[in-house]
Parts: sequence; structure tokens; C-alpha cells
Amino acid sequence: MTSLDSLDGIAMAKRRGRRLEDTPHTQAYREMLAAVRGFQNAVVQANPSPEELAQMTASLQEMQAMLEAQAVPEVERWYGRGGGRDGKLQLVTPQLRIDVVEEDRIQAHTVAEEFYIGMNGAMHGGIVAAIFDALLGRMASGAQGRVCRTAYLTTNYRAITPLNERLDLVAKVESVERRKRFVSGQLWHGDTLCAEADALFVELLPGHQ
Ligand SMILES: CCCCCCCCCCCCCCCC(=O)SCCNC(=O)CCNC(=O)[C@H](O)C(C)(C)COP(=O)(O)OP(=O)(O)OC[C@H]1O[C@@H](n2cnc3c(N)ncnc32)[C@H](O)[C@@H]1OP(=O)(O)O
Repeated sequence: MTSLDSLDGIAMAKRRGRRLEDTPHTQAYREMLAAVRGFQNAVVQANPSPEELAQMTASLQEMQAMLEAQAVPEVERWYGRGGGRDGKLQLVTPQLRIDVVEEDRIQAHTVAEEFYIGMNGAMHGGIVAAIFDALLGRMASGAQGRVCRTAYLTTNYRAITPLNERLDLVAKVESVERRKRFVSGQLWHGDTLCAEADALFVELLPGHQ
């Protein structure tokens, strides 16, 4: 562990929350992550032949070794940064695009690819919750970039959330009490409310992880 691995949560978030500089090198990283997304979508849809599987496994192991040789401490990583209206460089959820940011309300949209499938064309419920965690966390963070953690997040699934279709999201601050921000969110497919969530985010204190 290096000294940079042991920053407190606020210091780490301030370092990791900075927008990633746009250089040919970081652009190449963005393109690689987009290729990984494409690969994930292809993986879940294909039943390759044994020969193809052996070939792909060998290639993947080679690429994994290349990446492992370039591993850096969390604070220096590009993964998870990005920010702005195009969302972060990450693979946990579909890419979230922020359309409107107000003091107590955010509007965003996304399209979830095949990788995020649960069953029978519906998005996996854990991914729906992860989308809310990211969006509501962004809402709690606000323009000031408060560093918060999720204390609880309750998701209600009202209708199937479809893949490969535009989904609209809205997040609101319901109330604020000291370090606590109670926020809510909705996920819509057209006129259909697919899911809604209530969450509490607590602002970290210096020294908190
Ligand atoms: C579209 C988007 C594009 C992206 C664009 C980038 C945006 C960039 C932002 C990203 C945002 C990501 C957001 C992800 C965030 C995680 O996913 S974090 C990971 C999941 N969460 C965790 O691991 C948290 C684990 N829990 C903890 O660390 C601690 O319990 C907490 C939550 C920090 C609270 O601990 P604490 O600071 O010691 O607080 P504590 O004194 O116990 O309690 C403070 C108050 O909260 C209350 N409280 C605490 N926990 C609870 C609870 N579970 N239930 C009810 N009340 C509670 C207490 O009762 C107390 O209330 P009051 O006495 O003030 O009335």
C-alpha cells in the first residue's frame, strides 16, 4: 500500500472527482472502455465454438497481463473519472447522460445495452438500483461536490425496465437535515414508470473512509 492509497474519503473523492483531462492518451482509454462495453454486450449474446472460445480465452489472458503490468493506485486511476454531462468512465451501469442540473433536481437519460439483462428482455434489478445509486448520489453531491455515502437505498420495481430503449431519469432532493440528504428518483420508459427509489446520503466528515 502506498501513502496515496490511505487518503480519507473526502480527499480521495476530491482527487477522483476531478474531470479527466482530454489528451490523446485519455481519449485512447475512453475508446478502450467503449470497446470493453461492446465486448461485454457480445459476450452475453454469443455461444462461440470450442475453437473460438480457446482462441478468445488466450487473447483475454494476454490482455489481462498487459493491464496488470500497468496497474496504478486508486487515486491515480482514470477509471471512475470523467464526469460532466456524459457521465463517468465506468462499466458498472449503462452510461448515464445528464440533461438538466438544478439545485434540487437532475434530469438524465440512458440506454441499457444487452449486458445489463436480467431475464426475458428486462434489465437486472441490481443494475436498476446501481443506476439510482449513481444518479441520487450525484444529486446529493450537488454543485458543491459534497462527498456523501449511501446510508440506504430502497428501490421499488413497478414495471419491467426494457433494454436498448431510451430511459428517462429524474432525481430530487426531498429534504436536508444536518449531514443527511433524503433524495428520491424515478426511472421512466416513455409514459411508463418502471422504478422509483428513496435514499439517504450522509455527508462524510474528515477522517471518514
Ligand atoms: C448521472 C450520474 C453521473 C455520475 C456523475 C458523478 C457524480 C459523483 C457522485 C457519485 C456519487 C456516488 C455515490 C455512491 C456512493 C456509494 O455507493 S457509497 C457505498 C455504499 N455505502 C456505504 O458503503 C456506506 C457505509 N456506511 C457508512 O460509511 C456510514 O454508516 C455512513 C453512511 C457514512 C454514516 O456514518 P456516519 O458519518 O458516522 O454517520 P452517523 O453519525 O452514524 O449518522 C449521521 C446521521 O445519519 C443517520 N443515519 C446513518 N445511517 C443511517 C441509515 N442507514 N438509516 C437511517 N439513518 C441513518 C444517523 O441516524 C444520524 O442521524 P442524526 O443523528 O444526524 O439525525
